[in-house]
Amino acid sequence: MSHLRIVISGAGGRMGRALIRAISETEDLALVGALEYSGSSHLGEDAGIMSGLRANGVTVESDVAPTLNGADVVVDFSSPSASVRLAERLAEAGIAHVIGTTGFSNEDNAAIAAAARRTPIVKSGNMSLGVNLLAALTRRVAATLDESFDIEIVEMHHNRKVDAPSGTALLLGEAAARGRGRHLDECSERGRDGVTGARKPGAIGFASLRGGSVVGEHVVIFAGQAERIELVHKAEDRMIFARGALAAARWVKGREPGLYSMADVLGLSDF
Ligand SMILES: NC(=O)C1=CN([C@@H]2O[C@H](COP(=O)(O)OP(=O)(O)OC[C@H]3O[C@@H](n4cnc5c(N)ncnc54)[C@H](OP(=O)(O)O)[C@@H]3O)[C@@H](O)[C@H]2O)C=CC1
Ligand SMILES: O=C(O)C1=N[C@H](C(=O)O)C[C@H](O)C1
Repeated sequence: MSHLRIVISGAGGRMGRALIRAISETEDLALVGALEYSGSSHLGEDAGIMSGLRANGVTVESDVAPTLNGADVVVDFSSPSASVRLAERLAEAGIAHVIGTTGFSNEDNAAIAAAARRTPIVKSGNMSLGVNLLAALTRRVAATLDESFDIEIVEMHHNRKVDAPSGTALLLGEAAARGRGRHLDECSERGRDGVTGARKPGAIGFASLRGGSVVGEHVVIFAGQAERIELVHKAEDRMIFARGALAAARWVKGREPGLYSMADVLGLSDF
């Protein structure tokens, strides 16, 4: 059987190591490269040993060009600046890119969209089936209820997370805004503090909690007069993201250039 050849970027991180373990559980995927940044303490390590497995002969490197040689898909959970640079490199090389990194600016998103004109990219703030189903449900509930229901999105993550609101919270906020026929940029309310004044009708609010080892929890609240609907997802293991990202890698290989989402991969776009 010929294997789909995968390079992991951000290989030494929590997600990078989960991905290397997830690849080792498959029969159709082969890890052919492991990228880290040039100052990483993981450079030169065996990627298998780094991930708690047996040695697999793949050394963690920072040199992008030779690592990409022979790759079909790069699965990337690193940092926004690293992912944008890599998207440009992969667009030049015509190699498919799965981006799980979060925390992008509008300029970063525009650069990734430009790269996707030359190579297929799947990008999602959350690669799990559960969250993408939750997003589809959120869109439908938001489309059903009028603006007398206030939408608030609460997320909690571990104390090492560096961006807020989480990529997932923004994905859910975008789904809610779309359900109401709006753009999130027009109606999001973030970082409330002090005398904020009353809540704006139609706003979509965000609150971020950080602590301990929480893998990722999200609640979409529709708060009406005398009743409240809550849609909840709790991630218990990073392997749900890793397996989702590998499903995206299988799906994206051989696609036309374009910017795709996990809803496309999972067939949830019309749900
Ligand atoms: N879409 C999804 O389903 C999910 C997305 N994420 C997102 O993925 C990203 C990574 O998360 P997580 O693994 O927890 O974070 P970590 O900080 O554990 O991992 C990120 C890794 O990327 C490395 N890195 C930094 N710069 C580069 C570079 N230029 N090239 C290659 N590697 C680089 C970091 O090195 P160093 O630590 O030495 O700086 C680190 O090892 C975050 O943005 C997170 O929000 C996380 C889980 C699920
Ligand atoms: O940084 C994390 O850990 C996670 N990041 C993603 C996000 O920002 O939503 C996905 C998941 O919740 C874990």
